Amino acid sequence: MMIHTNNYILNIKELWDDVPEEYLSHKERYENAIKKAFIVLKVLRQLHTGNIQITDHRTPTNVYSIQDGIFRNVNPLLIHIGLFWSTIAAQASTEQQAEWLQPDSSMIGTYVQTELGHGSFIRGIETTATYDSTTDEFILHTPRLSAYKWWPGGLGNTANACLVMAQLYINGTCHGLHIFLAQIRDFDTHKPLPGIKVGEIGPKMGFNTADNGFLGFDNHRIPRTNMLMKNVQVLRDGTYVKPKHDKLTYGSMLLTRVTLISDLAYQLSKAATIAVRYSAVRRQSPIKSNEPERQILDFVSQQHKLFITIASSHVYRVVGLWMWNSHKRVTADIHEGNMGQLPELHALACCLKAISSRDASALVEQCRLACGGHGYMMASNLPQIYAYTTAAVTYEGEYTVLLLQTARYLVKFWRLAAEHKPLPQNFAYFEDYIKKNFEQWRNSPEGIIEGFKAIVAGKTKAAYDTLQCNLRNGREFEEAWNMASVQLTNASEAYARSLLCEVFWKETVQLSTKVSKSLAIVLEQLAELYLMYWALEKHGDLLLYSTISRNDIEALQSRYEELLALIRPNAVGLVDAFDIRDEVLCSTLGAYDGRVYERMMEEASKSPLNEDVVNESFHKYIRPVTMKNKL
Ligand SMILES: CC(C)(COP(=O)(O)OP(=O)(O)OC[C@H]1O[C@@H](n2cnc3c(N)ncnc32)[C@H](O)[C@@H]1OP(=O)(O)O)[C@@H](O)C(=O)NCCC(=O)NCCSC(=O)/C=C/CC(=O)O
Ligand SMILES: Cc1cc2nc3c(=O)[nH]c(=O)nc-3n(C[C@H](O)[C@H](O)[C@H](O)COP(=O)(O)OP(=O)(O)OC[C@H]3O[C@@H](n4cnc5c(N)ncnc54)[C@H](O)[C@@H]3O)c2cc1C
Repeated sequence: MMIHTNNYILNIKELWDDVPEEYLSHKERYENAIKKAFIVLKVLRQLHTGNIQITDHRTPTNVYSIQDGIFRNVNPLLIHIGLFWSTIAAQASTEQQAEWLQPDSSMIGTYVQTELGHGSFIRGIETTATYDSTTDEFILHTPRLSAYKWWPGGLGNTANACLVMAQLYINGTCHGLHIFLAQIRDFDTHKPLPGIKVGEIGPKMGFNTADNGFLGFDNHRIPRTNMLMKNVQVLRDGTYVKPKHDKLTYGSMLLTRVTLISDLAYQLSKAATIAVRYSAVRRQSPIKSNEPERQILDFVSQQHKLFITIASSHVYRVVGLWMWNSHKRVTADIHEGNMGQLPELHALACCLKAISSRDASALVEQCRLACGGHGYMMASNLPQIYAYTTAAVTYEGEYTVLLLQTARYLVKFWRLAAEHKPLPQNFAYFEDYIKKNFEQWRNSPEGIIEGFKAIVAGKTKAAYDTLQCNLRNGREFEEAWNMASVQLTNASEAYARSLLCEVFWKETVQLSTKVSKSLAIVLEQLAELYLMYWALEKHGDLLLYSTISRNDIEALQSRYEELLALIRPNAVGLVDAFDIRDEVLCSTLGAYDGRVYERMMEEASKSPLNEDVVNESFHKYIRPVTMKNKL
C-alpha cells in the first residue's frame, strides 16, 4: 500500500481525541495513550517491513514528530522505541541482535537503570547479576529497598522485557555495571513472572502517559547469553573478557544525550511558533496614545523575549546535527577499535545536553509568560511543552552532574597548558590566555566568539587555581574538587556557550553561501542576534576576562536592538517556516489561522464543568449554606 504519512495518520480516527486529555484520570490517560501507541507502533512496523510505503519521501521519523500531536504528552513506548531497541542494536552481539531485533518480536521493552537510591552516581547501583556456572545463568537480585529500580518509562504497566543495568559478580568478584536482557512479564497473560515485583510510580509533573515504573528482582534467573555481549563477554566457564573501554556500557546515555539536543530544538520551535503567532494576533494598548492598539509583537521587550527563542531553536538544530555527525564518526572509529575520540565526544555531549535542556526549558517558560494569562491555559499547550522540556534537565544525566563531567575534560587541558605541554588545536587558546596573548576586542560575531573563549580560559583557570589551592591546603583530590565545583560548573557552562556560538556562526556562514541572498541575510541576522544576546547576558564575564570596554558593550546593545527591528517583519514567516502542523502544535494560541479567541471559546465548551447548566454540587453543598436562613 502507498501512503502519505501525515495524511494516513491524520485519518486514523482513534488517534485523535474528542475530549482533551487533561479531563481524563491518570488511569484513563494511560489507557488512551497505550491504545494510540500500539496503532502508531503498527504503522511503524508496516513501514519497517515495507508492507506500506510512503509517498512523501520522508523517513519514519516523520511519524515521531506527528506523535507529539497524537499524544499531547509522551508516547508510553518512547523508551521501547528510543532506548531499548537502540541499546540492543549498539551493545548486543551479532547473534543476539539477530535473535532479539525481529520486527514482529513479542518483546515490549524498556531501559532500567536508575534505582530508588541512585540515579546520577551509577557506580552506586545495587542490583546484582551473579553468574551461576552450574546452570549457565545469571541471578538478578534486588538486595534492599534502595536497590529497587525506579523511573524507567513504560515499566509500570506496558513492558514485558527490559534491559537492566546491574553489578556483575563472577566467583565473588565484582566486575562493575553491565546490561542484561530480562523478561519480566508473561508474553501471553502479561502477569509479572515469578520473582518479579513491578508497578507504576504515580503521577508526575509531566510525562503522565509514560507509566514510569518500579521493579525488584527476587533471585530471578536469566540465561548467561542474556548479557549484552558485543563489547564484553562472560564465557561458559565464567571467564570475564574485558571491554576495550570500561565506559562503553554507558553508550546508550551518550547517544540519547546527543539526540536530545535536536529534540529540544523541536520543542523550542513549537513554543516559538505558538508565542510569535499569538503575539501577532494579540493587540494590547497603543504605543502612542493617539494610535490604535498594537500587536504585542511590536513591543521591543516582547521581541527580546521571543526572537532569542527562534534563534535558539536554530542553534540547537544545527548543533544537534553537528553532534549527530560526530557521534556517527566516533562510533565508526570505535567499531575499528579506536577509542581516542570517545572522551571528547562524551565531554561535548555532557555540557551540550545540560545547557540545551536548561536553555530550552527557560525559553519555553519565557514563551508561556510572553502569552500573558492565556499562556497559563493548558489549551495553549505551553504548560505541557514546559513540563516535557524541563524533565530533560534531569533525565539522561542531571544538569550539574553532567557539567562536572565536562569540567574534568577542561581541567585536563588546563593542566597541560599550565605545564606548557602541547595542546590540541581546539584548546590552543588556553596557552594564549596564559601568555596573555589577548586579541583586541572586536564588536563582531568573530570577536564575540574569541571573547567567549577568553571566558572559558579565565573560568577554567580560576577553577583550576582553586582546586590547586585546596590541594595545597591538604585536601584530598575529591574533596578539593567538590569545594571548587561551583567554579567548575561555571567553566563548563561557558565552554558549552562558546561552542554553541562558534558552531552556529560558522555553520550559518557556510550555509549562507548555498541559499538565496535574501534568505542568507535573515539566517545571518538570527545567528548574529544569538551571539549579541549572549554577549550582553555575559557582559560581566566579558569585562572580567576579555578586553571589551563599556563603549563596546553600549555598541553591542545598539546593534542588538537594531537586529530586533530587522527581524520583526520576518518573525511570523520564520515560525511558519518551522512547518509545524496545527495537529502537532495543539494550541489555541498558535494555530496557523490565528482564530485565537474562537478556538479558546471552542475549547472551553469542552469542559465537563459546562455540561450541566447547574452543577449538582450546588444542590448538595452550596444551596444548603446560602439558603439556610432564608428557608
Ligand atoms: C556521572 C557519571 C558519568 C559518572 O560515572 P562513573 O562510572 O562514576 O564515572 P567515573 O567517575 O568512574 O569516571 C568518569 C570517567 O568516565 C568517563 N565517562 C563517563 N561516562 C562516559 C560515557 N558515557 N562515555 C565515555 N566516557 C565516559 C568520563 O569522561 C571520566 O573520564 P576521566 O578520564 O575524566 O576519568 C555517571 O554516573 C552518569 O552518567 N550518570 C548519569 C546517569 C544517567 O544519565 N542516567 C540516565 C538513565 S536513563 C534515563 O534517564 C531515561 C530517560 C527518558 C528518556 O530518555 O526519554
Ligand atoms: C521524566 C523522567 C524519566 C526518566 N526515565 C528514566 C528511564 O527511562 N530509565 C532510567 O533508568 N531512569 C530514568 N529516569 C531517571 C533519571 O535518569 C534520573 O532521575 C537522573 O539521572 C538524575 O538522578 P537522580 O534522580 O538520582 O538525582 P540526584 O543525583 O539524586 O540529584 C539530586 C541533586 O543532587 C545533585 N548531585 C548529585 N550528585 C552530585 C555530584 N556528584 N556532584 C554535585 N551534585 C550532585 C544534583 O545536581 C541534584 O541537584 C527518568 C527521570 C525522569 C524525571
